[in-house]
Amino acid sequence: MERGEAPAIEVHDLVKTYAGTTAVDHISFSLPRGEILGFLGPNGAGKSTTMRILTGYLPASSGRVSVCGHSLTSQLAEVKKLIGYMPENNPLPEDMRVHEYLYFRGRLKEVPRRTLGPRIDEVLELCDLKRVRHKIIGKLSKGFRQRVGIAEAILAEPPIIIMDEPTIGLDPHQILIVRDLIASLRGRMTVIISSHILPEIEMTCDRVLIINQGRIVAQGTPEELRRSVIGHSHYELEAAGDPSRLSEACGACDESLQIEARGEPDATGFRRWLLTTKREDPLGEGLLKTLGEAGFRVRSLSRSQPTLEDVFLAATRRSWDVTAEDLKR
Ligand SMILES: Nc1ncnc2c1ncn2[C@@H]1O[C@H](COP(=O)(O)OP(=O)(O)OP(=O)(O)O)[C@@H](O)[C@H]1O
Repeated sequence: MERGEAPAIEVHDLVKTYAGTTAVDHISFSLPRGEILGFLGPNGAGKSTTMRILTGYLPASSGRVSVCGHSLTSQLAEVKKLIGYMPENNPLPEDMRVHEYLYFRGRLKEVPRRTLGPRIDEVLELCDLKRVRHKIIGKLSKGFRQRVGIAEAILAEPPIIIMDEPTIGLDPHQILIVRDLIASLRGRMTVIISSHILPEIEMTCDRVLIINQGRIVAQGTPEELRRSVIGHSHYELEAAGDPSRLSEACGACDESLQIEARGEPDATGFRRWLLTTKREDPLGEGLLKTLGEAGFRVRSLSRSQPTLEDVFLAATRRSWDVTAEDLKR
């Protein structure tokens, strides 16, 4: 395979142990170019360790990593140029002004002097930092400092950006700005972000990787994860009619449908029901038709999608259960 076509990142059987602790336990994944990958896991799962290895800041104990076809171990200098990295709690020089810092970092990253000025203007605009370009970094709020970190990571236009918890400690308005900023990189750069904020990941990422105790417990698009981890979908129905005939009426549409009453009928005879199916295709229209034909009056019918939070909890719970079983043996 030509380097030009190689995936942005390929990780094969990566392991990292710190004296007695296995922080990363045989993980493998591949990330196509131009995609945004969300890296999820509870505290101590091994996210930061993996990110530090990918960026060449921490050696792995074993395994292989290649970045755009370059081996991390034998071509470390090249790999570092391909990645913009924003570490967790990114340390920034307190006494420098924003534009001075970006200029300094740009020169270190070997951005030619001629193009550095216009590029700094571009990233200041992109990160909504123009107003603070002459401010001392130490006097900036947390949200602005995070954005200075992102501006620095994208400054030299590397093909890959890795950000460890870019929205941690930000208020909802600042989170929105950072989210839009990350989304604006889609297609232009390959991005890996770790986050605890699941709706963030759901809205921004093309692909999600969930790790727990150093192992990958689920990976795929948010949609694939819903299907593979949760494996069913719910419909919420509010209807009036003979409850003993509801199961039969719904069964005409989907034999596997499970029906559960939620609460008692109200004064007008309407009652809420939870319908659970293993089928992925939309059933709404068919259900409305069969319920109508069976004489039910329907006030509402809606499909409720499991959230990424449901997926995350189910996937990590499942892996805790497996570990508990291993310990019993
Ligand atoms: N320098 C170190 N020395 C020893 N153990 C470490 C070191 N750094 C991390 N660990 C351990 O490795 C494991 C993974 O830690 P890591 O920081 O990678 O997790 P994380 O998923 O990024 O967690 P968080 O979300 O809390 O930042 C943890 O058990 C942690 O205690």
